[in-house]
Amino acid sequence: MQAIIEQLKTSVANTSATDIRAAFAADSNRFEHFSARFDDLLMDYSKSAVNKDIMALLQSLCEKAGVAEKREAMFTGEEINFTEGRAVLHTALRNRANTPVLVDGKDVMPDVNAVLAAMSDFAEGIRAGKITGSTGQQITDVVNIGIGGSDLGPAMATLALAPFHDGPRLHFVSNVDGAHIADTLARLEPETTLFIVASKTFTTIETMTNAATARRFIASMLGEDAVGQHFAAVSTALDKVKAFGIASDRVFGFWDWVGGRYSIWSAIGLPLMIAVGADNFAAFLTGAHAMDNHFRHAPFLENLPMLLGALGYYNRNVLDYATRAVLPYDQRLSRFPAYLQQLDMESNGKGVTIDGTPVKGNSGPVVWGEPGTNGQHAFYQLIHQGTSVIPAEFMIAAKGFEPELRHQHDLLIANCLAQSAALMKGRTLEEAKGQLQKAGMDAAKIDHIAPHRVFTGNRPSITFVYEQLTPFALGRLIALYEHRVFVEGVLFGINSFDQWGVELGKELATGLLPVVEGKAGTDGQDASTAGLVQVLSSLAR
Ligand SMILES: O=P(O)(O)OC[C@H]1O[C@H](O)[C@H](O)[C@@H](O)[C@@H]1O
Repeated sequence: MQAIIEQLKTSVANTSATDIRAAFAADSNRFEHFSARFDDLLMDYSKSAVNKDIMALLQSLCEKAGVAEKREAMFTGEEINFTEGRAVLHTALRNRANTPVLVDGKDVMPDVNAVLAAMSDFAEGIRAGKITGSTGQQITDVVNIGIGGSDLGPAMATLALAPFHDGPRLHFVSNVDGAHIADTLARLEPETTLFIVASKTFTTIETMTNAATARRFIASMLGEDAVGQHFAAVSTALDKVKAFGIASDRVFGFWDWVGGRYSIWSAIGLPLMIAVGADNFAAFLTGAHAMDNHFRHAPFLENLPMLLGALGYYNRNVLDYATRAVLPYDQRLSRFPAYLQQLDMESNGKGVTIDGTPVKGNSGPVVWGEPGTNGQHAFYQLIHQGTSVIPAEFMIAAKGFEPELRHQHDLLIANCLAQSAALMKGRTLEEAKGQLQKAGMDAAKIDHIAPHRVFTGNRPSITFVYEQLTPFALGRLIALYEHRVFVEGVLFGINSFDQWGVELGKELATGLLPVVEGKAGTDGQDASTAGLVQVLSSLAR
């Protein structure tokens, strides 16, 4: 692999690959040569710093790294998350073909289908008003209490699918900051509210604390006996759910082979299903399944997750770009960057390879972003003219759900396309001077001002286009990014499916609580932590 990486670096150094503008000038068919399509989903990577040789090297790199073999190992239930001794089978949750998927010799599909059926019954019961609160009133508001993978997926997807949302209102409480649940409860009537406690482990302190607060809310307003009818739970730890006191017919399980950040397809998707209905949820799964098949079978140059992963790796480890911006021109995808931050950074933010040695070069980049056009009026300045190159990933639907506002959608499209064109083309000093001359500025002032109006250009981007953000399209898009993270993880040589990096802070927080509460002294704490505790406690008095 190292030899191919060196070849890639030499290729970048000795060719004009990073002169994307020149590449467009030299090849009028560059769009055809460097774009790929899966049904209505188009990926245009012609504005990336690649040429045919580099794409061929990236293909060789994926072959050498064994991406295809490792992909099959994932799909067929091998224990690829070896540090936790687990298979990685979120793809089984959306296996609409229902072909057997074996874990330790047992087909998981009957269990997957049984939970889906139970979720559908419950979700449709709530939606139809057949399953009510303790006073017999219809549930109008559902509060999902969860954090990380037990929050970001359903929260992001519910917002994304707003045009399909015809069930009860949804609320998401995640933060242990009491402000989050207090502000949410202030708007709710206990009689018509259902809480879903969502936690893979059912031990996460934020979720357990918020769940206890919600329980007190119901018990104090409606009485202890009412609690059962206002709670449901989603977890892999069914014994712990039982101890919390939620009746078994309101508990929806999943399995340890589903990573938290890959769990939107499992019972963690229950709030989404309540919002949009079982049929739309099924379409969401079907979209992801379509992408799974595409990823599994399409050849490299037609394979969107392969291309996206290979380009992500190339940007990070060959061109050394430290971050990437995800810029959906789709207001309903406004939480997609946050969702991808967990998916990508918790998966590929690792420093050690599978064999325990330090990662050579870099692992995953910082992922960040906001929807367009908002970002244009905030941070795009730095993407256009800052000293760091930030590869951007744009996404835009051909049509919105507001035909009467077609003009606004056209403006959205024009802005999206203009941004990637501006990043690629830039503006030379000569062009800047020419513009100022035309505007009638005198020569001395032009020399002074023009450099500030120069854009280097050659800033890479990828643009995704899809017909419309339907449940199917959303499922497909999320699965695309999941598999991209997988491809990059294989190229980095890491285990993308554990998350030991979140442990240390949790351990220290547990140890610090008695110190913060004044039940233990600050002895043994570092000077900064001890000083901060003292200031906070004196300010709180
Ligand atoms: O679903 P839970 O077990 O409550 O976990 C919630 C989240 O917390 C952890 O700290 C992990 O880093 C995340 O991957 C997980 O999604």
